[in-house]
Parts: sequence; C-alpha cells; structure tokens
Amino acid sequence: MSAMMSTGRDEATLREEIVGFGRSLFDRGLTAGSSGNISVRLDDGWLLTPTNACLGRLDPARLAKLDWSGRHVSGDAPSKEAFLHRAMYEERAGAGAIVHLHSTHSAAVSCMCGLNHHDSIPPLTPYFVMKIGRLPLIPYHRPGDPALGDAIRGLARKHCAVLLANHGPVVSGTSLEAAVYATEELEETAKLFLLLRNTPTSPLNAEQIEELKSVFKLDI
Ligand SMILES: O=C(CO)COP(=O)(O)O
Ligand SMILES: [Zn+2]
Repeated sequence: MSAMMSTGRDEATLREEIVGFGRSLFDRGLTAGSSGNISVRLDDGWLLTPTNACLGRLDPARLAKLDWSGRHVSGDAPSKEAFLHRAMYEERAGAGAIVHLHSTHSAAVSCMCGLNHHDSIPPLTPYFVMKIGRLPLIPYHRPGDPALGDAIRGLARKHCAVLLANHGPVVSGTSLEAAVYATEELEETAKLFLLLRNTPTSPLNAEQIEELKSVFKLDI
C-alpha cells in the first residue's frame, strides 16, 4: 500500500488534532473508558491511537506510527483494530482519517434484531444521507479479530462507514474533522432511529436521495 494522497498537514499538527478530537469525543460521552480508536493518514505512513488508551487523555508523542507495510514504527503499541483501519485505507484512497467508537446509540442499534444488513439505519434525514449514505452491518466478530479486516475490505470501497454488529461504528472521512462530524451525525441519527422505533416514520424517498446525490455530488 502507498500513501496515495497527500494530507497537506504536518505530522505535529495531525498529532495535536487526534488529541483534541479524542478529548472532545470523550468529554461529550461519545466514547467511554478505553474504548474506540482514531487514525490519521500521513505522507509516510499513518498515526493510530495506542491500545487500551483513553481517547480523553492521549499524549501526542505516544501515538503509534505505522508504515504502509503495517510495521509499527514508533510510539506505544497500536490499537488492536489496526488491521481494520488499514483495510479501510487500502480500499479508500481518499480517506484521510478513521474514527471507531462505541457511541451508545449507534452501539445499541448494532445489537438489534432484524436490521437491514445493507442499510442498518434508514435515510431519516438529509445530513445522515450526506455524511454517511448507506450503512452496512458487518456480522459479529470479537474485537481484534483479523477477519474483521477482510469483512470491511469487501464493503469499504463503496461505503465510507460500516456498523460492526454488537459493537459500534467505523467511519472514514477526507480529514479527521470530516470523520468526526460524520460519526456524530451517525450517532444522532441512531438516536432518532431508536426514538422513532414505535412511531410510523417516513424516511427520505428515492427522489429526495437522488436530489441530495446530485446537488452535493455524493458518491453513495
Ligand atoms: O474499541 C476498541 C476495540 O474494539 C478499543 O481497542 P484498542 O484499545 O485496542 O484500540
Ligand atoms: Zn471497539
């Protein structure tokens, strides 16, 4: 794998961004304990949060750095989900960052029976369609199971985000800010989905989705 895309930001700035967004997500309760992980593409590899680290208290100097062959170059031991991030980068040349969380409402949806495996959350709002598009459900694997990488690989080319069954979302974006915003939109839509579970609802129809795709040049 190669870097494919220049990030245009220097590594020190990106390290600070990971720390800042991690703290913000943690402080707002979007992740708890040592759950979740964040990665960012560099020109000469990628940065990933260390395993068992609290996203609210990251140290920029201790973030794990990996090269494009998967070698751990520096920093603390990388997240056990490294292969999952790597599979997403390999399939999505435009991905600049990836966020994985156990955010409560998204994780709750990931535990529900009878989900549509191609669209685990319906297109309830335009912003969900614009930031996430369709959200496939990946069958349950234990955290750190390398088979998850292969499961993601099959879907990541077409989807910027996936939902891991009984676990939580994995969301990519062109930048870390974009990936975080998309993750937050997903979490809010998961909340709406749960709130509306016993209420007849009208998701966006095909024509409304086509309009969004055309106006906002969405590749979904
Ligand atoms: O979310 C997690 C596992 O799915 C956290 O694992 P790490 O602490 O290894 O990143
Ligand atoms: Zn996880």
